[in-house]
Amino acid sequence: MKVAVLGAAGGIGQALALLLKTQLPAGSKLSLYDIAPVTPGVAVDLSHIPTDVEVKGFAGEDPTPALLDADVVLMSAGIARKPGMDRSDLFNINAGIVRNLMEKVALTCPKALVGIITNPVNTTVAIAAEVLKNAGVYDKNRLFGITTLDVIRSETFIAELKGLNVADVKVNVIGGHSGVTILPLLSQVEGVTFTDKEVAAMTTRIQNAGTEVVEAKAGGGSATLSMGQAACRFGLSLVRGLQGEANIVECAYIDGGSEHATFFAQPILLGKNGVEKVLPYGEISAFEANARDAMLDTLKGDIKLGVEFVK
Ligand SMILES: NC(=O)c1ccc[n+]([C@@H]2O[C@H](COP(=O)([O-])OP(=O)(O)OC[C@H]3O[C@@H](n4cnc5c(N)ncnc54)[C@H](O)[C@@H]3O)[C@@H](O)[C@H]2O)c1
Ligand SMILES: O=C(O)C[C@H](O)C(=O)O
Repeated sequence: MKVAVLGAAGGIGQALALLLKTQLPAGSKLSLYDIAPVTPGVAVDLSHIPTDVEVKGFAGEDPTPALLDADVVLMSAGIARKPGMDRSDLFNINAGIVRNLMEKVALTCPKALVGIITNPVNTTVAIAAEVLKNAGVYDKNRLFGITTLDVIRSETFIAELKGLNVADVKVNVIGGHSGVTILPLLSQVEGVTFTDKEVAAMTTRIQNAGTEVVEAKAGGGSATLSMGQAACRFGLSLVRGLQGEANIVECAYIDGGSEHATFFAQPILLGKNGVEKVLPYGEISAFEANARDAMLDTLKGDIKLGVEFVK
């Protein structure tokens, strides 16, 4: 199994690479690419950790050598937010980065499962899909916007509020990955009840959690360590699915035939070809149904921006 990380010298990329080096199955290959010249050094550094995962690092303008024979590509290349910015403010720079990298993915490893971390995810995933379509290699079951950070934040915050063991808390988060498009389904969390006030406050906290980190880092970037963990969890789930393990379920932002929008985050069953099955997100409360319906114009606008960028 070969996993390529694009943007591997960055805050997320380095944390993710470290976690993958220590957690990928024995015999895996980890391929690190970034435009930053330090990247081969990051790989040398990681290669001194005694696990059976071979690491190679590539820098420069061309990601092709890193992508050869990749089974999974995780992309965090691009710029991050500073205080006062919205994720959509990253579009001008990150849209082109994602488009250019996806053109190389389409040429070099068109069958790879691709997880997009680069923001604005609601739009960059649509860009990635259009690039793959233009190259004639689009398979909607192999492209994912990684929304796992919203899931792990929800698990953490709910466990804290309700005094639960966080390992027992499972939450579906649907929609997209920015502001009101992030919708945790609190009504489905087993073994807890929330007052209306708690639902409103918890939903807002989860939706604003990225901004909470951006403000706390005071100009030094956005979430990197928690995102490294989230991307590692999702990446390992992709690998487990590819290896034929059963019952691997994650939420992700996918082109899954949703009645709500072309791309929509919801639970999926992973398998040897990526998305094995799109799972229903189940019964939701009136509050959640209102929030879902209210997000759709924003989400569809974000997707349209990505489609039009490539056209
Ligand atoms: N999906 C999510 O939940 C989530 C969470 C956190 C951050 N993000 C996003 O992830 C992205 C990266 O965040 P970060 O904190 O790691 O930023 P960072 O600035 O620390 O790292 C980004 C890396 O990308 C590299 N890069 C830039 N252009 C490149 C290119 N063309 N090819 C290869 N590498 C390139 C840079 O050299 C840098 O090393 C941002 O867009 C951020 O908003 C997404
Ligand atoms: O908020 C950001 O800009 C980064 C990321 O999308 C997050 O949710 O932490």
